[in-house]
Amino acid sequence: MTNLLKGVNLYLIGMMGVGKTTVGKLLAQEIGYRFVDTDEIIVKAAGKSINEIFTENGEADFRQLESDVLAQVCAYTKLIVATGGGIVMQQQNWGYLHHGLVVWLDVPIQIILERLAEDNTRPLLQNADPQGKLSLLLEQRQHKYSQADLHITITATETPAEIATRILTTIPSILKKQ
Ligand SMILES: Nc1ncnc2c1ncn2[C@@H]1O[C@H](COP(=O)(O)OP(=O)(O)OP(=O)(O)O)[C@@H](O)[C@H]1O
Ligand SMILES: O=C(O)C1=C[C@@H](O)[C@@H](O)[C@H](O)C1
Ligand SMILES: [Mg+2]
Repeated sequence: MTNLLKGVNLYLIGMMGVGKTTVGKLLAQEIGYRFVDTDEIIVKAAGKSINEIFTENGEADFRQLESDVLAQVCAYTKLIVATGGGIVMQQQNWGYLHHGLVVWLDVPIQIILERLAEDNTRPLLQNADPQGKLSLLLEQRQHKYSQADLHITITATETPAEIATRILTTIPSILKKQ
């Protein structure tokens, strides 16, 4: 696989909670790439949590930091990059994402809600109607996510390891198409 990819980065996109960070770490181990997470880099650089950035600086600042981080990350090769769920909404970010292969992890909203029920680290879900918010965000984002090179639809019972394996076995077919 590493030979086939020739160092090209993989960018994982999709809604919050679909498993970009979890599956990304496994993919990196599997193919000997480095793992990076744009959310983690932003948190380290800002010295505060994503919730704090949203509250104190606002979402627009977060989106600017996200684009800056993506631009820097793209200078490297042999990376698995877990991105933030909203990275697809800035058109300029696609110029960077398309430096590599873009993989959309697609999980039904009901499963995302169950996974994140006890998790208060996603500022956009800290409201009275997280299900409504997720549905709205997905409606706004779906056509952007669908620009990915690879669309992985994930079922409720599929483990992160199984998803990683499925991605790796499907990649050769999309490389042939390109
Ligand atoms: N296939 C899976 N099956 C069960 N739980 C999972 C699976 N993938 C991820 N999870 C769990 O779902 C939660 C969210 O996963 P993760 O943080 O990897 O999502 P993410 O896509 O990186 O989200 P964000 O965009 O907010 O960073 C975590 O608690 C993780 O352990
Ligand atoms: O879907 C989103 O807009 C977000 C997802 C997370 O990865 C973080 O980037 C942040 O919580 C925003
Ligand atoms: Mg993540």
